[in-house]
Amino acid sequence: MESMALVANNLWKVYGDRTVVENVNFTLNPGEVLGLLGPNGAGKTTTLGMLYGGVIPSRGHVQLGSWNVLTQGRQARYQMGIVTQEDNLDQDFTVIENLIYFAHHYRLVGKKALHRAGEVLAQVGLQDYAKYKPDELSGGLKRRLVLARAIINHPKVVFLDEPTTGLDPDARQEFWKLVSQLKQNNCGILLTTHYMDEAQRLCDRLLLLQEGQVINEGTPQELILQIIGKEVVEIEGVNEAIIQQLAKETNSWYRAFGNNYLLTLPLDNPNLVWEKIVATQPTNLTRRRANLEDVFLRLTGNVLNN
Ligand SMILES: Nc1ncnc2c1ncn2[C@@H]1O[C@H](COP(=O)(O)OP(=O)(O)OP(=O)(O)O)[C@@H](O)[C@H]1O
Repeated sequence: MESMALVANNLWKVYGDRTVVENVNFTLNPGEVLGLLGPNGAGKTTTLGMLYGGVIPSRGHVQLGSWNVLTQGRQARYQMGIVTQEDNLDQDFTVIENLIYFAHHYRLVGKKALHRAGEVLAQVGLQDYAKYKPDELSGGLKRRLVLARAIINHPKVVFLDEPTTGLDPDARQEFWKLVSQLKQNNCGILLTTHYMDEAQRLCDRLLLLQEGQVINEGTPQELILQIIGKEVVEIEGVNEAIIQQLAKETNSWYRAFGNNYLLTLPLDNPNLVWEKIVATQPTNLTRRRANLEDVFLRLTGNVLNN
């Protein structure tokens, strides 16, 4: 597959007097999976929309290979596959008809459209469902159909906006395999997700967005080591005031956990004093490897903290 980089250059989006995306810059290379992470409302979907041409930037531009996405949108979209949060499948058509109909957008008609529809169905493992209606498919199979539709034009870049939300663990893993196959075929993939395990597993690189700005970027492992360290201690306790005090003193974070409170403390913390941990009278103590969820919680402050 011919390779093509996607370049976001100084992207801004302003609605009225609200700036929802501010000066986003990056390059997505062929065969790379780039994750956009951030809390609700951080600007992930808006950024994705500007990248594929669904949202007009207030400032900046997006380049896909030699195409400017804003001014040469039609040519650029020929090289893209888009999986939005909504399925928007045609419920009156069967699975194969949905694909054939979509192939027409790329001037694939007749036998060529049928052939390509069969290929992508096999690629996503839906060949036995060709004559089903979308509503007869499970959530996981529907998502696979949406992906099949998105890759019917052999895209160089695929946009996946929260592609596995609502899927059970098996269906998510099946979807991840398909994403890995696209990556192996040198496709660049831009992914938004709220699942940190998904981001850690699939993404080569991450951009962390908060209030429209990129607050950090790197590989999952780089971000974990840089922001948290190798390991954390989790301290579960019933007394919120004591847990909160320790969180403040150690610049760590805690959240409600059932009827208890769970404080997460990086292990290489200079303020880590075991006597203070013992003083919290923990109901449970766990030492574990740091992960991306720790990074997310620490950076976004999306917790009951301070
Ligand atoms: N058409 C619009 N008009 C006005 N404000 C908008 C519009 N679209 C998005 N916004 C606002 O922009 C901000 C970013 O929204 P966006 O959907 O990009 O966030 P997100 O990170 O994708 O959130 P989520 O994780 O909930 O999907 C939000 O505050 C949202 O309300």
